Amino acid sequence: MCFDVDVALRRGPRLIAARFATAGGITVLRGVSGAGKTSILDMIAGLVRPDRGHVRLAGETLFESGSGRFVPPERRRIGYIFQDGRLFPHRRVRWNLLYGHRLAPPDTRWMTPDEAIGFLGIGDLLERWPAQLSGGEAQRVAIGRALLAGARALLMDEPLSALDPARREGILQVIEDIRDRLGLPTLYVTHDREEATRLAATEIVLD
Ligand SMILES: Nc1ncnc2c1ncn2[C@@H]1O[C@H](COP(=O)(O)OP(=O)(O)OP(=O)(O)O)[C@@H](O)[C@H]1O
Repeated sequence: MCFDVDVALRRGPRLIAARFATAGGITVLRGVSGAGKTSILDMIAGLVRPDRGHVRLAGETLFESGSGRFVPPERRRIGYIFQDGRLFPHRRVRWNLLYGHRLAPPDTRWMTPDEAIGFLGIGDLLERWPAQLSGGEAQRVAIGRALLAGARALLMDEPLSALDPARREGILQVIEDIRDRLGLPTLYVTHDREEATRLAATEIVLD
C-alpha cells in the first residue's frame, strides 16, 4: 500500500472527504470542478490540515487526528507539481533545480543532479531564468526539483493544463518514464479521461 488516505475537511459550506488506498504506480483523482481534488492533495502534502482522519505513506503516518501527529510538509518527502511550474522567478534554472537537493538530508537523496538533468533533458536550460522557459520546460524543471529533493512520492495537480498539445505529449512521456523507470507512487489530478486512461491503472472519482 502506498498512499493510505482518509481525510475530511469543512471548507465554507462544503464538506470535502475522501478515503482510499493506492497500490503504486499512478492513481488518477477525477471529479467536477470544486469537488475538492486540490484540497485533498494539499492535505496529503501537509499544506492544509484535515479536520479528521489520517494520511499515511508506505506505512508511515504523516497525519493522524486521534494522536495529533502532524509531519510538516518539508519532512514528508512528497513532491508537489502544480499546473504552472512555480519556480523561483529571481533565480536561474540551476538554482531552482538544486533548491530541494541542498536542503534534503543526504541519506534521502536518491538521484544526482546529473541523473535528473539527463533524465529530463534539461541540460541546455540551466543558465536560463524561469521567465525564459516555455511552460513545458518549466514543468520539467519543477519535476526535476521534486525528484532531487528526495521525493518518495509525487502529487500532480493538472500538470498539463497550461501546455499546448505538442508540449503536453513531451511531459506525458516524462510522467510515463517516472512511472515505468523510477516507480514513484503518484496521485494525479486531471479532468481529461484520455490522459487518465493512458497514465493510470486506478481512478478515483470524487462526487
Ligand atoms: N482556501 C479556501 N478557503 C475556503 N474554501 C476553499 C479554499 N480553497 C478551496 N475552497 C473551496 O473548497 C472547495 C474545493 O476546492 P478545490 O480547489 O479543492 O476543488 P477542485 O476539485 O480541485 O476544483 P478544480 O477542479 O476547479 O481545481 C471549493 O468549493 C472551493 O471553493
